[in-house]
Amino acid sequence: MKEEEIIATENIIKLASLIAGKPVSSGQQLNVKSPYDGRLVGTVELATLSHTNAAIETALKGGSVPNRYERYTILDKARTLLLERKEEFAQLITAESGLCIAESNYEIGRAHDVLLFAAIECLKDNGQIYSCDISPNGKQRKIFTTYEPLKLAVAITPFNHPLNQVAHKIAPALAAGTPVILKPSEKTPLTAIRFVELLYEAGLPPHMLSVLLGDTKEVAEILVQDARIDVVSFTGSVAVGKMIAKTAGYKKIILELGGNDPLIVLEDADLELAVELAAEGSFRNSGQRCTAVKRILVQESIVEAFTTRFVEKAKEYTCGDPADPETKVGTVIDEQSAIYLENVIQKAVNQGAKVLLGGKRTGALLEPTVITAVPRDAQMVMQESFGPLAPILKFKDIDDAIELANSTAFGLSSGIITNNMGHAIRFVKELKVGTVNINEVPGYRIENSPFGGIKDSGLGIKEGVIEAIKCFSYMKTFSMPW
Ligand SMILES: NC(=O)c1ccc[n+]([C@@H]2O[C@H](COP(=O)([O-])OP(=O)(O)OC[C@H]3O[C@@H](n4cnc5c(N)ncnc54)[C@H](O)[C@@H]3O)[C@@H](O)[C@H]2O)c1
Ligand SMILES: O=C[C@H](O)CS(=O)(=O)O
Repeated sequence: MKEEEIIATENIIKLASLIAGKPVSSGQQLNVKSPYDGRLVGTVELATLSHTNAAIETALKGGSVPNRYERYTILDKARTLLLERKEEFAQLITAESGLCIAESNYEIGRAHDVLLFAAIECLKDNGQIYSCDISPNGKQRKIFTTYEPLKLAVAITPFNHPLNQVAHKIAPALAAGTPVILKPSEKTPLTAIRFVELLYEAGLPPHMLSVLLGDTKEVAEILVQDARIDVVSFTGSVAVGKMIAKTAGYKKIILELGGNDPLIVLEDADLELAVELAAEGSFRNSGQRCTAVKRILVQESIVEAFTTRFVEKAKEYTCGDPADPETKVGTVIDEQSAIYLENVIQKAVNQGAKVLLGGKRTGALLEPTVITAVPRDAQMVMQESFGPLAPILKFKDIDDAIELANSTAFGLSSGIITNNMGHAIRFVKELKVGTVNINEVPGYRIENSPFGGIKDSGLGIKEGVIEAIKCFSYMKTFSMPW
């Protein structure tokens, strides 16, 4: 073997699915390659059907659940370990996902906050007290509520935030005291496994957490359908989410699905703010966020001025080597996805749309693309485009804007750029979405705030650390004479 091949081999990260901390050995491996240059980043030993069943049985046989203070110390220790290893994790995220290193570093900060807020929640008891003598026939009693752990949860995560999506499932489950089996994306498994290992190192009893990768029919589908699982928490595409809704059977399911979020710019908007937020929302994370700006709706009286400024701002989002600190937009997750997006752009052009900037693809690298005169029925308007596309559509007035914004099957988030409080209130009240951000991007949130959508974006059940802990618990009530 040549010298450079030996060095290259030495740099390959070799990991495995883990059942309660123990690596599986199946002889089946997943190769993880960089979407940017195709080099082998790592390998993962895959789990098979027998491992899936073993992981469920191990978790259920398990052992004692750490108490609240113990859960706090584990999550807080994990937080400090993550900060110590920020560089390693950021480089791993970039290597396996193609996200630019600046975004990967930003994601570490978000995952840190998830661990911090989850640790804090361990010390709180969100129980409530209900006095019963509040009606003429009320008794002298009180009713108390408390949240209790479930037996076993399954968490299934997408590729687009290799660390933070996993943190947003695992940390709330552990804060709730519920053992969890993680099935991360096969496109970004290395970061997920490294994060699980970090939690063991932070003192998590191994029986509380396993991480499995493998053939969908031998791992993911088994985990979804097994009757011993209390809750399946899924984040991913609408298609898979709806399949899970059909097959999960009698259990709690949490579905955080696709987004087609509008940024709506009214004629009274601060134009520079609108341009800044439209570019940030469209292109950060290579446009691969469920809450990315997927449609830019601009009032017709300012659409020309907006478009001119927006094209100039979009030029600042340099696309290239994701490992370069200067790069603002890395690759999308793979070349197949970039080709799909290229075809979506071409379909819009065939319908009369005009590409004002970008549109050029090299492998999995797709330039940030500004498209105008996009028909309202174009695929890139009605469906989710998971990449750095920025279609601009115009609207006449607020009624038209609300109708256009509500016209797709999605209802995740939205951003409204206006200085008129009356207009802002109308959008908050009339948009059929989970979130309306005024003078901010649709993706603006803090990690412990309620998050989630309706329609094809979700079932209206919120995540975000505080709400997600409730998803991984069940509420018990008890009462006594008072
Ligand atoms: N609403 C949100 O919070 C949110 C967040 C991130 C991503 N997303 C959505 O996720 C999609 C992109 O992520 P993706 O491509 O990884 O999604 P995906 O649905 O293809 O995969 C998500 C996860 O589901 C697993 N999976 C695939 N088939 C399955 C099956 N039959 N049963 C159980 N699990 C199965 C995958 O292995 C992966 O781990 C986009 O639609 C995006 O909008 C939504
Ligand atoms: O892709 C969606 C993410 O999971 C939620 S966020 O937009 O990054 O907060």
